[in-house]
Order: sequence, then structure tokens, then C-alpha cells
Amino acid sequence: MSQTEPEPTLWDELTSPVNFTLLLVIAYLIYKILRAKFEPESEAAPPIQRLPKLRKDLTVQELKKYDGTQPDGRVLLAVNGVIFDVTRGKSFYGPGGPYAAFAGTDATRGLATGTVAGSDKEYDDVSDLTPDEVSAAKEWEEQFTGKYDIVGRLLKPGESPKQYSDDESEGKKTQ
Ligand code: HEM
Repeated sequence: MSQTEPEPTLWDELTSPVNFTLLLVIAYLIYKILRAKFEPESEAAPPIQRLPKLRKDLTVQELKKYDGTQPDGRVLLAVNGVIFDVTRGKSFYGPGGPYAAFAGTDATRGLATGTVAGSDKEYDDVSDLTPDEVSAAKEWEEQFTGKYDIVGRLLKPGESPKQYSDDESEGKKTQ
């Protein structure tokens, strides 16, 4: 008669080194995200809701400075060639936030592939994305369209910026 190994209990599963490490990683991510969501804006933070509306097309290079580290704290990111002002979501994208890597970048590839990293290319045409990744990026674009202001288009090399009729100067307040 052969001796069978006892079935591992749920406790054994949870405390196995690999599972335990995974649990810690997930708990840490959830902690960071929830903290970003509920943390009150720091006293020193500029009154971000009062930033003037920005309406212009930008190159990848020009987009970079809008990563939340400028004195006005404005944060922009691009998805599928559309630039959004995500300053309202600064707790997500601002310095130290869980998605800070997307700030001031073309986030299309990262959002499409589930990787928290902005493109470091001069211009990423994302033509190699799979159909599933393309539709994931499209969903993010739709979500952002419903939540954030559109700033303009991300310019391909050689493209010229469009003049917007609703262009408002940096000095003009929206509210
Ligand atoms: C353990 C994995 C993850 C968990 C538990 C998680 C959870 C969350 C939660 C709770 C929010 C806040 C939603 C809200 O209040 O509107 C959020 C936002 C967000 N997540 Fe994740 N997430 C995870 C992974 C990722 C990954 C891999 C990406 C990259 C593609 C990502 C991209 C985002 C973005 C861009 C936002 C902000 C959306 C906005 O501006 O409204 N997340 N996530």
C-alpha cells in the first residue's frame, strides 16, 4: 500500500514563499492606490482646479515637461494621439503617484499592454499592437474622454500644430 502525501491546506498555500510574496506585492499596490485616492492634497500643492485651460497640439518632446514637476503642477498624457489634461487625477499621475510613469508621455503602449511605463521613443506609431491591445487603448481613450479635458493632438514628426478657435491663453482662468 502506498503512502499518499496529505493535501496542502489553504494555510499551506498562502504561506508558501511564492504566494506569500505575491500577496505582499498585491497588498502594497492596493495600499499605494488607495492612499493616492484618499490622501488630501498637500498644503503646498498649487490650487490645481484653477489652472487655465490649455488647448494646443504638442510634440512628444514638448509633452515631457507636463509631468507634474513644473511649479503649476499640470499633468498631461497622450493616448492614441489625443493629449488629455489629467491634472485632476494628480494623485494617480503626479510625482510619487502609482501611475506617475505615464505623466508627460505617450501612454498608449503602456495602457494597451498593462505596463505602467510611458513611451521613451521619439514617436511611437504603435502599429505593432495586437487587436486586443488596440481595443484596450481605445477603451482607455474613451474613459479619459469622459473624465478629462482634451488639450490637443500629439504631433507626429514633421506635423504642424493646429490653431484652436477655443484657444485660451495661459493667463485666463476657466472658472
Ligand atoms: C494590482 C493591479 C492593479 C490594481 C489593484 C489597480 C487598481 C486601481 C484602482 C482602485 C484605481 C482607481 C480607480 C478610480 O478611482 O477611478 C486605478 C486607477 C488606474 N489604473 Fe490601476 N490597478 C492595477 C493595475 C494597473 C495597471 C497594470 C495599469 C496600467 C495599464 C493601471 C492603470 C490605471 C490608470 C491609468 C488609472 C487611473 C485612471 C484615471 O485617471 O481615472 N492599473 N487602478
